[in-house]
Amino acid sequence: MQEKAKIGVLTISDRASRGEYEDISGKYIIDYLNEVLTSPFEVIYRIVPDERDIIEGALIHMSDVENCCLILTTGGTGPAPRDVTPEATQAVCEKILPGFGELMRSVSLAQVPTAILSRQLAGIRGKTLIINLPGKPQSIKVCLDAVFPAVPYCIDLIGGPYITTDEKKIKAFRPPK
Ligand SMILES: Nc1ncnc2c1ncn2[C@@H]1O[C@H](COP(=O)(O)OP(=O)(O)OP(=O)(O)O)[C@@H](O)[C@H]1O
Ligand SMILES: Nc1nc2c(c(=O)[nH]1)N[C@H]1C(S)=C(S)[C@@H](COP(=O)(O)O)O[C@H]1N2
Repeated sequence: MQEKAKIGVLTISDRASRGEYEDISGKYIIDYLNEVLTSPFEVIYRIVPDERDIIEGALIHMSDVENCCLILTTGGTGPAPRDVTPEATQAVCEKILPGFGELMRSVSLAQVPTAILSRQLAGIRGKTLIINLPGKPQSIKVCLDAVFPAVPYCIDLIGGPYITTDEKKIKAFRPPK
């Protein structure tokens, strides 16, 4: 039987964590995964405030304890004083993959000039690929559509489960052997 992938969805938002508004972004990411992935997976979902130590703790737990092969964060990537998601991500990762942030900012910039305000990044902790997405619900699809073709192969390279996608939605690219 195919190994079930564990995927972390981490919403980072002061107000959504206090219940002041509904976490649309985290729900959207889960819907996106259900639409696009054809291999079995399980979502580990958590919502935390914009506090660096809490974010780091959640990322470490999802990676080291839950063994997630992929963690998608949303929120806290901007320039405001409480936006610390990239710092927390950088602190827990052994390697940064700058291409992810570059591509996500570039596709977002075609939609909104303030896309350059997002400091979103991606990196590797152990056998986990961590990708930061902006907090705005409408930013998630454009960012995920851009980078997702490279995600399954990246997970192969770090020793994770073999992930497949619905090719009509996302055409995952694996270089020929
Ligand atoms: N999880 C979410 N669900 C719905 N909307 C969100 C979510 N996170 C962010 N947003 C929206 O995107 C905007 C920018 O996101 P950002 O992460 O900078 O949040 P923020 O303004 O710091 O607010 P907070 O951390 O208090 O939620 C927010 O002001 C909010 O309108
Ligand atoms: N695709 C897309 N990217 C986007 C945006 C957007 O509306 N769409 N908003 C930008 C804005 S206004 C900010 S401040 C940054 C950071 O957002 P965050 O703090 O919610 O993560 O993401 C940017 N990236």
